[in-house]
Amino acid sequence: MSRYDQIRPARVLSMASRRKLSVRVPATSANIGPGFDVVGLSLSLHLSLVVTYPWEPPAGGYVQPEITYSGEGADEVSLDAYKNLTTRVALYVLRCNAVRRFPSHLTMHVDNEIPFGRGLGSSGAAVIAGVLLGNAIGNFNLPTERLLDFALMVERHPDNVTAALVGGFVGSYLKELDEEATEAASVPLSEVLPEYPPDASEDWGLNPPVPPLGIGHYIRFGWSQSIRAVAIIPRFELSTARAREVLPTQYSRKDLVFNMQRLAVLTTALGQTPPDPDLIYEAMKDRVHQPYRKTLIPGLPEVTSRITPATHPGLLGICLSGAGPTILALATGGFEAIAEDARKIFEGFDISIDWKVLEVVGGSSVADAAE
Ligand SMILES: Nc1ncnc2c1ncn2[C@@H]1O[C@H](COP(=O)(O)OP(=O)(O)OP(=O)(O)O)[C@@H](O)[C@H]1O
Ligand SMILES: N[C@@H](CCO)C(=O)O
Repeated sequence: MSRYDQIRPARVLSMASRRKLSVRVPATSANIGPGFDVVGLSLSLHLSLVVTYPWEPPAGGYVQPEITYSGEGADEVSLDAYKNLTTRVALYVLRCNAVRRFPSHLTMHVDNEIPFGRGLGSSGAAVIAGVLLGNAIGNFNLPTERLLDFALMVERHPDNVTAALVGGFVGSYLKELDEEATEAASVPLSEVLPEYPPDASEDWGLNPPVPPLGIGHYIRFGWSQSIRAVAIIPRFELSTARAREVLPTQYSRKDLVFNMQRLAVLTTALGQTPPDPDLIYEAMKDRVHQPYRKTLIPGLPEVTSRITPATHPGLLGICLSGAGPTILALATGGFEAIAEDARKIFEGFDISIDWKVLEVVGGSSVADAAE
């Protein structure tokens, strides 16, 4: 798990010129069918940062952070530390704790395996990476619960960020806040994360809204080691914001009970060995978000209804991953047949896909060293 090492032996300090922080955050799949905005699963694709800066700032004035980036999103991500999501979140954590700016001469290399806008938690991972980075740079030693508060001020649903932070199959809820705390947690994102100009003066924007205490609460469920996640990833992006716009604001009691019945069963069923396909396939059905998102993801109802445990031995259940467009099939075998048959169905809608077999992994980690 995360390591926030504040104690550096004097011998190491005197020999080392730079501090080196390595941050690693997993991809996540949220909802798993009926658990809209409630459950998340951490998966074996990672966002990795390597950040270095001198222990003592060299003479000659402040030098702005320099970012390099490889992997998924390299053609669209901003390399400006005041616009990049990860560094803006890190700066938010620093400024809330009275640290005005990044250390001088900071370099950050990002390597990202999580595709953008596909329902695999890329933004949640970027936010968690930023929170962990701010916490480590500032030596704040914030507990997990407080790290989550900061993440929830930026990504306002807890499922992805909680699973990315603590790892595994996780359920979470947001606490009902009192009036003052509700107000503090409702500030527009543009105020939480202003785009600080590169020449930001030391006093500008020093007082961003500090998160109320204890916004998010979570629990980790059991997970059967035999289960893998087949991610069937269409080659188009769908922003979470767009996929939330199509959802209704009110639901029938019948549909809510349908989801709650299934979610209650699912959270235990996925921890049982051997897992029961008949129980899980039905328990991964949803009436709260998937029916409305099918307009944005052609082929979604066909893939989730035609690929079943009866047609594909090894399949346990199949659902939209997060806000989509990725489809998540949980299975103990038959991975290739599941993915290739999903490919054929999507091809009928002129959609190309890539697929990967992923494992459920642990949460984020931070290593702190000298170089
Ligand atoms: N590593 C990253 N660095 C900077 N910005 C990122 C990074 N990863 C994601 N983002 C930002 O987040 C956006 C995608 O967020 P969005 O919430 O729409 O999708 P997602 O997080 O991939 O999917 P979901 O929330 O459904 O799992 C990207 O377009 C980009 O602006
Ligand atoms: N629960 C969120 C997850 C987004 O990643 C949604 O489905 O909109």
